[in-house]
Amino acid sequence: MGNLRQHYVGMVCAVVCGIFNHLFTIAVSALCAYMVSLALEQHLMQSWKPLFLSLGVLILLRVISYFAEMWFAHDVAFKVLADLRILLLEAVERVSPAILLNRRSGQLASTLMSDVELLEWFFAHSFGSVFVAGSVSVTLLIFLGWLHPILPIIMLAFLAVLVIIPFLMKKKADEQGANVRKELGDANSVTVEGLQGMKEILMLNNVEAYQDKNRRYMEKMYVSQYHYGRRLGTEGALLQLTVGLSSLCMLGVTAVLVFKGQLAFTYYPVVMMVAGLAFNPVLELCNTARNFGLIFAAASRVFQVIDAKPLVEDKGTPVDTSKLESSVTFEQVSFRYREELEPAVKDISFTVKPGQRVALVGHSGSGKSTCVSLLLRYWDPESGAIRIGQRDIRQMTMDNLRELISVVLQDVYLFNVSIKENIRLGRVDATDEEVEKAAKTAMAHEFIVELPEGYDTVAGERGLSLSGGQRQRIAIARAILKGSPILVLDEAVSSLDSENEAEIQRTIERAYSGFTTLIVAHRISTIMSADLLVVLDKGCIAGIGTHEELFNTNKIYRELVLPQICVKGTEG
Ligand SMILES: Nc1ncnc2c1ncn2[C@@H]1O[C@H](COP(=O)(O)OP(=O)(O)OP(=O)(O)O)[C@@H](O)[C@H]1O
Repeated sequence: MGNLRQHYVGMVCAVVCGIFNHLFTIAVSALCAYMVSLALEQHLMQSWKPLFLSLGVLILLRVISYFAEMWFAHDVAFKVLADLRILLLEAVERVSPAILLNRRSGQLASTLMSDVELLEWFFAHSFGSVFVAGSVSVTLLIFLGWLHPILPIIMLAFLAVLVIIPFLMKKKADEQGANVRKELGDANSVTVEGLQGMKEILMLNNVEAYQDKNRRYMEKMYVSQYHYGRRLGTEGALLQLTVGLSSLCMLGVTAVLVFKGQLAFTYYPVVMMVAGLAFNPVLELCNTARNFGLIFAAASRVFQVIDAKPLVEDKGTPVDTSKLESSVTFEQVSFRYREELEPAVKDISFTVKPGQRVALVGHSGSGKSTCVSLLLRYWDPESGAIRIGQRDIRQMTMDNLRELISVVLQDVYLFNVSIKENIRLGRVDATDEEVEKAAKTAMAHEFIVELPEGYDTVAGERGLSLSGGQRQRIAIARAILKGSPILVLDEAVSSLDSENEAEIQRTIERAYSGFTTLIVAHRISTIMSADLLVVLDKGCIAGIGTHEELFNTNKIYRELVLPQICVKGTEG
């Protein structure tokens, strides 16, 4: 909340202007009513000049205070909104990628967008309403008391009923609000998933099933909103009934006071006007209270993300990475994703010497990607240690670690900026020449210059306008530009055809000869070109050696590569 404190002055200004706005609005109406009374009694002509002048001044002040209230309230609200978005993204960055793996992206998008949007409404229109309602009501009660002591007592009774109604319904409002936000988040998730996976849905001819699922979620969202709306309607009707009864009561009581000569007739319309308008700020407050369920649910989701504890702490001391030997050592590493789960890797020990190419191989689910995630510190091991050089990676900063390792993943994300800028993400201060050189080494230059605007061509959202192989070459160019001594390839060549694959393989070998490389490998060609293979089975090491050694001695390895060797043989 630290960032929000700096907006207190703006918030106070918005509240003060809001109080004046309401008071001037009521004063204008009350003065008009007073002047009508005077006219009815034929007394207006005697004092029309100061009265019209006062009315003019009050109207002007009302306009100014209205403008100031809107300006301050929205200024604060939009600044708070921007701050919250920044805080949210910082929080997501801090706890990523674990948070992204464990939460549905639609839920997260919903929190980042619509929950925050709802808080804007709270800060712009609702936050100050408690103070405004309180101050305006007290002022008007004093004014009515000055006219006759019975009037504020009646008003107070109805004001109390008005305030109590939303509080009586608060529990339900909270439950329904939380439910609406949850169902909205779920519905958003299904929509986002549908958009992201549309290709798969179409390919698998799964459109109907997906639409059924979508309909089910929309129906659930509708039902939660329907119940919410129904309660809102009931509450609104009760509030209006209270206001109506209060007007009737004030009308009758004031008439009696005038009839008995305890109040001048001139004040009759004034009292009615003030009594009617006095409810407005309180009604605004009640409206806010009616939506507290939604607001609190949205705020709680926003702060759940902002306050989320990172799974790994960046508490190491900075090191001079250029002085570290670029070896990677896993020392009896064990890890489980959650306490109740079996370990994903158990007692893993192996070393990638500087300049060596080591491939992790194993059946699906054997723990290869987990080893990479641990090296990148998405999570920390439960026991054991991972070292670069002699240094435990937990004893260096995340910045150090990211400086030391380049990663080329199977699914390459390209930002919606030019190809040049996409490559430059590897090193933001790289010159155009360096970008081009990296692209040439990654064998991306040829296809880039053939694009409509060459290096300035915009890659398109999620890089849809480029093929899988082209996207991977750009990722390799990024990694080359980054120049880290350690390269992690997570099945980086799997989406390429064999010709492309062989070419990229050679590129990587050339560009990264002398670099320490850890590869998560499935393909026989990748596996065979590695200096050392680490065979994983059910999270444990089943063998370490070269292809030849393992092929002759390791049953699991033979099972793994034999089908591919046979296919290659048939192709050959
Ligand atoms: N985020 C996660 N939460 C819980 N369990 C997970 C998570 N990610 C992986 N696992 C589990 O950990 C084990 C190892 O998974 P991992 O992804 O490391 O295997 P892999 O060898 O890389 O598989 P593949 O070749 O299919 O990618 C599997 O049992 C998997 O189900």
